[in-house]
Amino acid sequence: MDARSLLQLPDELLYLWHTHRTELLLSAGFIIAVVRLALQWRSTRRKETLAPVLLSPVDEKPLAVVEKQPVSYQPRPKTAPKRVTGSKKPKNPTSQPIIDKIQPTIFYYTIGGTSKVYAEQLASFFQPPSEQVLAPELHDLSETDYDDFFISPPKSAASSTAHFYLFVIPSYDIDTQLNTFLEHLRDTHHDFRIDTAPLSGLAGYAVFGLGDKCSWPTEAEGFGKDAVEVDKWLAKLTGRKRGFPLGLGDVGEKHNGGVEARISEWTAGVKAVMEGLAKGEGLGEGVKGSGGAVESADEDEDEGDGDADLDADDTTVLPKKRKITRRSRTDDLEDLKAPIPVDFTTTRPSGKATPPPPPKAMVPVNSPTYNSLTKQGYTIVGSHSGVKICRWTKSALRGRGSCYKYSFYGIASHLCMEATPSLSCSNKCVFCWRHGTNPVGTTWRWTVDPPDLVFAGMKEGHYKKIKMMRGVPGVRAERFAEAMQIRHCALSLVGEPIFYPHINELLAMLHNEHISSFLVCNAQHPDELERLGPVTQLYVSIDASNKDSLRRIDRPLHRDFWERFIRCMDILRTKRFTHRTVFRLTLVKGFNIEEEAEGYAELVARALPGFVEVKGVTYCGTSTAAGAGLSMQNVPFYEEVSAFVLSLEAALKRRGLDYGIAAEHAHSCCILLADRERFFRPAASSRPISAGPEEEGRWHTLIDYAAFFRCLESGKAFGPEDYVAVDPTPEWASWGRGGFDPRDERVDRKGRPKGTIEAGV
Ligand SMILES: Cc1cc2nc3c(=O)[nH]c(=O)nc-3n(C[C@H](O)[C@H](O)[C@H](O)COP(=O)(O)O)c2cc1C
Ligand code: SF4
Repeated sequence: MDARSLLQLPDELLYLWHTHRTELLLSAGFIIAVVRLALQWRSTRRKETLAPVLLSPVDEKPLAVVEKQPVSYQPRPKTAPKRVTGSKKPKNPTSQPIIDKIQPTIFYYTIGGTSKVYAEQLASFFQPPSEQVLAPELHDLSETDYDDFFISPPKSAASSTAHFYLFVIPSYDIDTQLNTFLEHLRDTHHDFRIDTAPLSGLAGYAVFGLGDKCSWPTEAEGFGKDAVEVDKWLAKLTGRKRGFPLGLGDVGEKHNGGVEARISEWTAGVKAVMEGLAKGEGLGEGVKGSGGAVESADEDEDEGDGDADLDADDTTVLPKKRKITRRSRTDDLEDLKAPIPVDFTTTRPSGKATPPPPPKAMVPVNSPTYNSLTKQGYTIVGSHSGVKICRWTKSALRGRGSCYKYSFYGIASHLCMEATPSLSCSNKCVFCWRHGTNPVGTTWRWTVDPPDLVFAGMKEGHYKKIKMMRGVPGVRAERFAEAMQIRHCALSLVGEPIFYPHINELLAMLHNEHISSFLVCNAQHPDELERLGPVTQLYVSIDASNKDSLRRIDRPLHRDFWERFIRCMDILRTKRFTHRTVFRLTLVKGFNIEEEAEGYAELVARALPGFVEVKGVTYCGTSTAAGAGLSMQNVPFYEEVSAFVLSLEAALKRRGLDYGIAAEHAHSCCILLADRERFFRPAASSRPISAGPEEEGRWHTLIDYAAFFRCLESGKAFGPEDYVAVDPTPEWASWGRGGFDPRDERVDRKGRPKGTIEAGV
């Protein structure tokens, strides 16, 4: 470059600057920004790897990671925000709460009462209580809310006290509430919202089973089968906290002290385990069968879930987290490479579909149920129906009075057939006549007999029994002749008639032969109730006014029994326009009378039945009743029933409901309340129907049966008001008159003539 060029350089640079200064400035800015960003990014990376992250107290995961790394950074300056530290507790069985007291909690189930006796004997073994083993609690499973005990252990007064569950479990080859209980245990175990071993907080459990080797000689043939099941499910739910091996006692054993000796040996073993637990000894140490690996594997194989894990000391089992899918399911998923629809409505495992077992007879010939029922005077019709002549039919044949249905509705007892198309029921009421041996179930899963066979069998059975009355002293010839033509059928004997899948066809057959029908159902089958066709009078048993009381008295099998009950109330409300609806209240002193009038009034307000029949319970004196704690003390006096009816009437009035006492039958301890608007007629027909008091009109509770059949055969819609009898309720049946037809002869229990009946109030 020459001197001239050198002299021109500043001018050129100046020119360039003036021409491209914008681009130059922008480029410089961009470069500076890039450099600064790069520097900033590098410094952040450095902080992330070196500096501790501020943690929230619940954010444990990153913290655990940080703690596992060697600390290679400078401590934070004191001025920095406070760092909250924490760590996951190491898995250490010794850190489990220390137990120094055991609360024995005994559960039993019974139909015949034996198991209750042994459960009480078991309880007495823990008396007097010691410092370590507290006084036992005793629970009847049929009255226990499973959610209180079998979703999680109940709360103890002190944290060092733990419950130890003991079970006395009989076995039955029929459906009982034990099936519902087992279902609950299974569902709890499989409920994806709950831990698989939600009862692992228990100190332990042990099961003693009762069975009868005479009819079920081996375990393979069903000996003690229900106890085996309870033991198995408790093992799963507690994470294998079996405190003592399953004990099984044969009620028929006569040698070596019999079942009493077996239960005593077992109890002594269980008590020793409890005392050991309170002293800090492990569960099951040295006790054969108390949670060993072989047994555990067997139990898992049953279910195929294998979701528990033996802890280091082999005594405490901690459940693993529930797996979302089982192994086989996952394999299937991979094979299919397609989403599997997940049914969130069921908690059951979706394992291999096992075909449902073929339906069996509900009451097989010569089964214990069959023998027990025939011994009680039932004629078994086909495989699930029954018929029996009631004592009032016999009484009416001898001119000694009919039942309350005659006084209230005009049904002569000698023309009445009492029957049921389903000996099975979904309740196990404490006052049931069935001596506890009838099958129970929530759904119909037996063979179904056709309705014509059921109807023909019922009639045949009934007439046979009537004919057997021919030679009984005192049977009146004209009544005997009349009795050979059934005029009425009470489908109320035992069991649940609307359970029978062809109930509407059966009712139609009765009506075709001009046999009127009264049907009593237990408010547990709303769908069937909704579908029910015409029936002369439709009863719903109202055995309690609230959920707890209903559970205690009806011991229902359905877990949603109260919801079903309430739904039936609402269905009944709509049915009142098409059916003559009746509430049947059976009063049991100490169970469902005291302070329940208001509750019953609420139910009446909800369903608005035409009638409310209130009846004192009849004590059937069975061991079932005794097992449920029922005795003669629970049978209310007529005065007590009357007092209850008066308070119910007042409670209804307070709700603006105009029901009045329409009739009574003191002999059956039964009183009838009726809806005044529909069944009270004023003396002068010009007066409005709701006029009262009684002197100004008469109750009309009798039924015009001919009108009922006319309505039915007309094919037109009709309601209960269309077949109310023109004749009023008889004078002798009205409130305060006792309800006994003066034309009949009144006798005492030994058949001796009695004077005039004393009025009920
Ligand atoms: C209807 C019925 C079915 C029975 N089924 C069985 C059974 O399958 N296996 C068994 O070992 N025992 C069976 N038994 C016997 C009972 O388990 C045994 O009598 C028990 O003591 C009944 O107890 P509970 O009186 O408390 O109801 C049955 C008894 C009855 C009445
Ligand atoms: S509803 Fe009737 S048949 Fe069923 S258990 Fe109760 S009393 Fe017995």
